[in-house]
Amino acid sequence: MDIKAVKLSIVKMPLKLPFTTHLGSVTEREAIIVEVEDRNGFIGYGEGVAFSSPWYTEETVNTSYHVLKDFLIPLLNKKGINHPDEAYLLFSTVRRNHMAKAALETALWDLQAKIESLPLSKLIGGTIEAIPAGVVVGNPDLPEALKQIEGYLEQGFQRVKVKISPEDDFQYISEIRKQFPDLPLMADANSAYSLEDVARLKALDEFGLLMIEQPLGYDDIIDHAKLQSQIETAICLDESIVTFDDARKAVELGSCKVINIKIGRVGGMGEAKRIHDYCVSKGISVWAGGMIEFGISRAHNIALASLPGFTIPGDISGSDRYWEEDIIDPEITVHNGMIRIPERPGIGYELNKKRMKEVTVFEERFEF
Ligand SMILES: O=C(O)CCC(=O)c1ccccc1C(=O)O
Ligand SMILES: [Mg+2]
Repeated sequence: MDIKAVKLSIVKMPLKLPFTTHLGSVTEREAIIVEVEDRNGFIGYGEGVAFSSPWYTEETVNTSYHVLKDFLIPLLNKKGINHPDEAYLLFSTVRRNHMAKAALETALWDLQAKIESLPLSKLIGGTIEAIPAGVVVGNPDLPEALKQIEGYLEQGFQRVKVKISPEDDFQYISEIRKQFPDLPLMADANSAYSLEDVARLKALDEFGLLMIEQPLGYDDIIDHAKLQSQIETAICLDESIVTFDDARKAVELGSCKVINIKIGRVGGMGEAKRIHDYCVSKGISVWAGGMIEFGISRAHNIALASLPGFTIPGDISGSDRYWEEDIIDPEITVHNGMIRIPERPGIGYELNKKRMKEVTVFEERFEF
């Protein structure tokens, strides 16, 4: 790959509605947009999905920026690569910092797809043409959450995920179930429980949830295996799976029956694909997670979700789920509960220059 320059832009936008978990509320989103330009004028886009504060993972917008600027971009400049497949190994001299790595690596994948004039979904081996859209309700106020769910179902969403914690679980889920008895419903705990809560979690079995996501420690796979053997509901791991080996060990231990794959959390599209391939070979279901992201990351998620193992609707909604106006053109839209995989080269979405100007708070360009 003959790279000419990398540009980083920090963008900032308020959410339409606050998004709340037991760990706090997100009301405004900052992210890093990466543009990698080659000497033929092709530009690949990536998005750094770390949050402004380290509540979900240890990375933040500022640590990602530092790692990109001072380590990853200089590594890429100095050593170069022939294909984005080589980026994970190139970046392996930097420990973890997966969201920073994924921001740059995904831009390289988009660039490669544009060089080959292929949709990114096809370049990575995608076979699915349209993916079912799922949505997350992050609202602890039950009447409001019920109203939100009703609205999303009218829009055709095929699966709803709600956030739970020991303060808001049995009653909350029970009311939702009462109003929507057939709804494909799941709950995400973001590590709000411990093994002392086995009875509380077992009590949720009666609601027929599709799965319960990350009930225990964010870095645990041992206790999750103990929990899975005591509850009916399938456990899905999110936070605990940050590498291919984490996925392998969790599957070997029986810590989960499902894995939520997030490109940023696992350090890139290449690693996300490896985890997908492994899970398919082991009969473990996967789906694409979300990070309250802008359109660039959302577009990468859509390409990933075109792989054949993504059989469950993920946390992939349209641009208008969180944003008055997204930074991409066209915006991502949901029709009859489905999102079509674009047939245009690369991720299939352009940066909306006008919107980028409005929401960019800082930018810097690195010439190679
Ligand atoms: O709609 C979305 O992007 C997502 C959802 C979501 O649940 C989430 C959002 C931010 C950080 C972590 C999580 C999660 O899956 O745990
Ligand atoms: Mg989660």
